[in-house]
Amino acid sequence: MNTQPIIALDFSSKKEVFAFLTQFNEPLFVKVGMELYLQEGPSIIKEIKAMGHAIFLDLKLHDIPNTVKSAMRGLAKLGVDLINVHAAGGSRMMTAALEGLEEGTVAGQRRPALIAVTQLTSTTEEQMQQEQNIMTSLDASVINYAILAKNAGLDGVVCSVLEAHDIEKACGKAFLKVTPGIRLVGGEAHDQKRVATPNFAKEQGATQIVVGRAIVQAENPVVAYHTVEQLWGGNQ
Ligand SMILES: O=C(O)c1cc(=O)[nH]c(=O)n1[C@@H]1O[C@H](COP(=O)(O)O)[C@@H](O)[C@H]1O
Repeated sequence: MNTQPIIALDFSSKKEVFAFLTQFNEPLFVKVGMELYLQEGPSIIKEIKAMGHAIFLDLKLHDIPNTVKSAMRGLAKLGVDLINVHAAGGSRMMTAALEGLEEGTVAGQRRPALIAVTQLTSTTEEQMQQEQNIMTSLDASVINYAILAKNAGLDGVVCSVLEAHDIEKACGKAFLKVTPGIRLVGGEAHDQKRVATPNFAKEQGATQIVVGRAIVQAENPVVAYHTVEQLWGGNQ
């Protein structure tokens, strides 16, 4: 799997996306999330792919197994590199997602890697306990979801940098640990709660980092991207 920093294209229109991407002269790894996908639909994926960029399609599917399987069968045809579900949907849902992707992947193409969101990086332990009524530590909940995802045959999880090391111990080095909530030193956390720097992500064994506002809203996004890239340095 590509280890370039994944840039979150959290924009609401194609126009903004292309204005952003044309600043770069190199192939990137970008994330299309629900804001952009729900506005622009599948054509945005085709257009970004045609520009030569790798794509993480972040739709965080979470529904009954049959619905997720059918949705994944259709999404597989887009030929993205990475896609996700919520681990809270359960192991049967995760297995169904994998089956849908396998069925829908076009012959000769590689199946998108499938990862499961554990606890969102905007969640605190207190909030998890009070609102989700999960009475373990946040770390234990994340590890539980990671093991569930691994046993369902998934390729990895989305987690914060703070849990990456324990997931590596429980699920191995090859299991993907895709970590959002990345900030440069002194950067504003915004709505994120479990944040870390790119260099700390590397130290903790994250396999990919997802960076949105620290690059997209920087005065010079290209400079910010290269700063992040240098601090991160990849992990494989
Ligand atoms: O699945 C994700 O990508 C995701 C999971 C998670 O737990 N936390 C999280 O922030 N994300 C996504 O990662 C990006 C982080 O954006 P910034 O906080 O601006 O860097 C957003 O597009 C989120 O949707």
